[in-house]
Amino acid sequence: MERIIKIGTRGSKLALWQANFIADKLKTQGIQSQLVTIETTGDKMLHKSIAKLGSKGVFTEELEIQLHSGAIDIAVHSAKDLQAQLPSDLEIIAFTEREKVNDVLVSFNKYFTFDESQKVVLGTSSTRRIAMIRHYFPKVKTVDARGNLQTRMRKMEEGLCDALVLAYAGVHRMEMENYIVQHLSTETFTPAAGQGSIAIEASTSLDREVKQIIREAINHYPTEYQIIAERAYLKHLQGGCSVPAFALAEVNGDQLKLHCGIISLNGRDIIREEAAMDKDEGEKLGEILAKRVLENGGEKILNDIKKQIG
Ligand SMILES: NCc1[nH]cc(CCC(=O)O)c1CC(=O)O
Repeated sequence: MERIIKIGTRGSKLALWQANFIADKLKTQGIQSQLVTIETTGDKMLHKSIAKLGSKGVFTEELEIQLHSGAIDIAVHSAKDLQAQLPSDLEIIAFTEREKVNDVLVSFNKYFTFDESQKVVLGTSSTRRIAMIRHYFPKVKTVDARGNLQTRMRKMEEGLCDALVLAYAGVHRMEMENYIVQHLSTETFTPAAGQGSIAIEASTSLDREVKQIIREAINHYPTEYQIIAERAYLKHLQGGCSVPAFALAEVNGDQLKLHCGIISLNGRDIIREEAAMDKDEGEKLGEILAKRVLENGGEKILNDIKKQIG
């Protein structure tokens, strides 16, 4: 292909790593590309907590404006940062193969052991992680650690907290695995929808052939099946990005199993649902489980959250 694909990305180290990863994948298929770095609202407001920023897509809005204008051909995002409901003229055209999806504890103290009877302070800014810590480790204190990975590590070094709770995927991409002191189980700390994969967003008007070539170079089908179900769940929950919802799907042969739920901000109430369907029925599976979660107490949790954040 002659055309040079313009890849829109945020400017953080992790975002650039992800964009370069995509550029490399395109290159191995003979596709030339060029990075276009774009600052997003989320980047400009690093001092505000995400929960208070509230708006969906604080990290994605500016990239989407550039997709609309045609200044970029594709936008690269962490799949979990992409709001569940995309504008109708934008779509996800590929998901990269997912890495380990779990959360980890990262610390400068090699001997850090996580024992809930200890006085431990964990840094995180995700409402899901804070709520899960309150639920599973009620004695553990949490502190807000906003910013990119490097900023969070620096805050920890300055004494903000004993350990950080982070997605394995980001830690791995930033080559900070040395600092991982514990992997958290996905059965308790079930990850956010899309965690561990990189999503490619494009305008629905992007040339079909170009879209197909990009898709062939990048898309990992089992990951796509999983994340379609996870994101369908999120969409039908209508929660927005600051809601402590979680979803993790698994593909076994032709079967797609989705485990998902929601937890109250104080960690007291947690609702989990699980079901399986044919692997290409992820949309339906996510929708059915969202209904079930809402009926079984999720609706009340969501309303309480809206009151608290609103
Ligand atoms: N919310 C920020 C964010 N978005 C994606 C990742 C990590 C990479 C991934 O999950 O794919 C992170 C950092 C984190 O949650 O620790």
